[in-house]
Amino acid sequence: MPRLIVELADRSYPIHADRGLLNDSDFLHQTLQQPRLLLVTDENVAPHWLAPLQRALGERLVHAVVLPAGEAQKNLVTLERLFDELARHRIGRDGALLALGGGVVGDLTGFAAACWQRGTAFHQIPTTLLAQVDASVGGKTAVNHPSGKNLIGAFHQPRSVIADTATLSTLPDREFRAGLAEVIKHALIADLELLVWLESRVRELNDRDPETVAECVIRCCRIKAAVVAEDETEQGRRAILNFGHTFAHVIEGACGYGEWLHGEAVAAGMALALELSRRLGNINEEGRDRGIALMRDLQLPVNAPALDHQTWLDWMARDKKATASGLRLIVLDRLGHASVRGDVSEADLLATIAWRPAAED
Ligand SMILES: O=C(O)C(=O)C[C@@H](O)[C@H](O)[C@H](O)COP(=O)(O)O
Repeated sequence: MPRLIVELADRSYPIHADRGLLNDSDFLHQTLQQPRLLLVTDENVAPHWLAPLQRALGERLVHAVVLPAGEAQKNLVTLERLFDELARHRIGRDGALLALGGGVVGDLTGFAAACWQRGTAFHQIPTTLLAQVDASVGGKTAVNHPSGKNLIGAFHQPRSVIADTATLSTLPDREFRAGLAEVIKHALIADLELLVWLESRVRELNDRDPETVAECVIRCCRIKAAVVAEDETEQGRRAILNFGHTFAHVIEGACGYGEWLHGEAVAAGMALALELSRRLGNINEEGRDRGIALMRDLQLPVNAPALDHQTWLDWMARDKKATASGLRLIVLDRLGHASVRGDVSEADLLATIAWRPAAED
C-alpha cells in the first residue's frame, strides 16, 4: 500500500493512500487505535462512507456527528456544537476525533481536536480530491471569521491520514474539478515534471480515470509532506502552498462563503498570481498562459469576479501572511518553483487584480 510519512519528529504521521482502505477492517483497527472515537462528517458523505467505518470500529465509534455540507458551516457555532458532542459522549484525552469528509470537515474537526482538553488526537479521512491532495495533510486547522477565511485556527497535526481513493467515485463533478486546482497548484509551485505530466493526461483527468487520479494524490502528498516537514508552522517556505490563495480568499469571503468552492476560487486566484509573476518579470506570457490553459482544459474558472479594488485591498490586508510592513504574496520564480515576495508595489497589485485572461478563441 502506498504510504508516505510526514516527518515531524514526535509528531510524525503516515499518509495511507489507496483504493479500498475504508473496507479494510483490519487496517482501520490497527490505524485508529484510540479506545473511544467520535466521528464528524457531513450529509453528503455520510450516506456513502459512514457505514463501513461503523462496521469496522463497532462500539469504539461512540458517536457520529453529521453536519450540513458546505463552507458556510466552518464557523464558531458549528465548533461549539462539536464541543457539546465531545462533552456529551465523554471523549477524554485518550480518545480521538475522526474527520470523514472534505476540507471543511477536516479543518473544523481538526480545530475542535486542537482545542478539546488542550489537545486531543484526530485522524483525517479525506473523501474529496481537494482534501486528499492538500487539506488533510499538514495540520492547518481553522474556522472562518466573517472578516476573513481561516482566521481562527491552530496548527494541530493528525495522527494519520487515510485517503481511500475509492471515495472519489461518489464525488460530484464540481467538487472533483475544484480538487484539480490544488493539484495544478502543487505542479506550478514545486514540480515542473508534474505539470508536464498533467498536460499529457487532460483526457484521463476529465474522465476521472482512477489510476491517473490516484497518482495525483500520491504525487501531491509527497510534495506537501516535504514542504510541511521543512516548515511546519509556516515561518517561511511553507507559505508557497498559499499560491493563488491571497486572491482566492478574497473571492470566497467577499462573494459569501460557499458561493465559490475553495478550489474554484484557488483556480481564479492562481490565474491572477500567474499574471503577477509575469508582471514581475519572473515568467513570460507563454508561461502564464500555459498554467491558465491547463486550468481551462480541466474546466476550472479562471476569471475572478468583478469586485471593486477597495474590496480586494481591504480583504487582502487581513491575509494571514500580511505583516506590519505589508502584504506578502506568493509568486512563481519560474514554472515549477515559487517564492514569497513582500515587495510587490501597489501599482503592480492593482494592475493584477484588474487583469483577466483573454477570452478563449
Ligand atoms: O497547507 C498549507 O500551508 C496551505 O496553505 C494549503 C492551502 O491549499 C490550504 O487551502 C490552506 O488551508 C490555506 O491555509 P491558510 O493558512 O491560507 O488559511
